[in-house]
Amino acid sequence: MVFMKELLVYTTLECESCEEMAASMHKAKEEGADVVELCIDSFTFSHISQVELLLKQRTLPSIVSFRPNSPRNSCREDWKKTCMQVLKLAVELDVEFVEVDSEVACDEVVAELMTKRSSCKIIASSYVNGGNPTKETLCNLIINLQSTGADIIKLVIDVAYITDVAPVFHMLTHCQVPLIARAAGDRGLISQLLGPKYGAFFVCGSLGGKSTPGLPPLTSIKEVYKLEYVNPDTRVFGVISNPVGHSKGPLLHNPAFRHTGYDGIYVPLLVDNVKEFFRVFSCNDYAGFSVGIPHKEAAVRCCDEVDPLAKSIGAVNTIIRRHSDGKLIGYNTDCEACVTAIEDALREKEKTNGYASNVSPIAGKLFVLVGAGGAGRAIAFGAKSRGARVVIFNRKYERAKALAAAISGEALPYELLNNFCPEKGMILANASAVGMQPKSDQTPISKEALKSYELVFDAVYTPRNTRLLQEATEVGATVVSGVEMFVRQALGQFKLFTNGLAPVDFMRRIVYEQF
Ligand SMILES: O=C1C[C@@](O)(C(=O)O)C[C@@H](O)[C@@H]1O
Repeated sequence: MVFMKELLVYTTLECESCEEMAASMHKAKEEGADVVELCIDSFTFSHISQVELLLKQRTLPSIVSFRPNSPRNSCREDWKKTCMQVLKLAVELDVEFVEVDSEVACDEVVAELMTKRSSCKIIASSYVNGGNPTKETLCNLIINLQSTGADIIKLVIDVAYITDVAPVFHMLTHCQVPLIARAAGDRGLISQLLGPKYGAFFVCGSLGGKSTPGLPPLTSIKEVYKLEYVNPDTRVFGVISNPVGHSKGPLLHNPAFRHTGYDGIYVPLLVDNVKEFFRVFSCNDYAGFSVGIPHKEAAVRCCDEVDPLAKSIGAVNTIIRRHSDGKLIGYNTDCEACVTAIEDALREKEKTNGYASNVSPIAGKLFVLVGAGGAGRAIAFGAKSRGARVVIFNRKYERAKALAAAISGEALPYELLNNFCPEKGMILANASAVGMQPKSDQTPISKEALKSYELVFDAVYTPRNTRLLQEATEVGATVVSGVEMFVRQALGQFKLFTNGLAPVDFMRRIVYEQF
């Protein structure tokens, strides 16, 4: 739906006072907002003249709203009176947008505001609670709101699953009136990030880098995603994971797309059920995916074809949708990423000791792996392929045993890890999520036990210097950070995503300078 050519980024301001509202407006401007929604219901004012002053002194184009569900609106009758007073004032002052909630947006109210207005646009809005809204539900709602004669329709929809966002995209594409649509909650984030692909002309961001569920920070809209460039042809990529907020993938792949002139966007995809995700987002535009915890194994079963290495590992961390026939092809870039990172660190050490060999420095070493999930499987296969003797510890012993059987390794009960010391100079790889933000005070193994290891690797990369790596450094082991594995697996993915070369130096610089 074409209404305004450029994309407008807005943020919602709920403040305790007029003064705070004015200050937040400045902040929003600094962070790149084009428009602010001033929720007048969020503060108490003794006289309407205070609101008048605020509106007259606004420093950004504004949406004036007064929502019925605000906690302050305990006295319903009084609330409606104040609401109408505020909306009329906003129209008289010719504020750019005046939002009328569906609870008051009957034809007469909107008609009255319309007759009074000069150039301000009337937005009729509704909040849809209850999850899983169908296309039909949304369509009927839009028709009702449209019948008021409002210029713009706004829907805020609570979603339970990421797949619930699909009807929102459908509405954005097909709605005959300008539509502002937002799927609220963690799983609704893509409604804002991918909205412009479907013609959204308004997207909402959060102020102050705060991670409001379902809203990207204003700064990331401008600096990371650059949503103003997203268009109907933009190909969608993303990381399918749960949790997903920790992933640095968007910070890396988006700049790399722009650096290489590739029309793509890479977004966090908070997915509960991978199969369902692929069933719903099945068009060719959804072109490629990173797969993170805990979906790497389940994702194999969603692929139409699986690369032989990934197949033998039994886990994929990359899925590409083949353009010619829409089939999903699975790969594993974790395996080489991890093993080469460890090999390079050991080779570097050998070099400084004046030793050089073509044989993998992992060959023959006792390789202790913690974690038998998707990443663990990739690392176990990689280590085995280089001739290491692999011993696996996992909280669920059965999984450790299954993986050990697959690679002819050994599995031991997790409780034995701290006392496991059959020899010195072992390699330790943590492929579990222990130590990952926000639980960064945790570590999978005691500091004392680390003394038996020559090299310690941690697949966790948020934080960069995990407690495990700090303690390993303290006991004198060589450490390899998950950041190194992260960048290597991402380089492999980028090549698959774009069917071209990855800008290696550029991507490395981002990871090491900005993370
Ligand atoms: O394990 C990881 C990390 C990741 O999930 C992320 O972006 O956090 C991306 C995956 O491709 C990779 O295998």
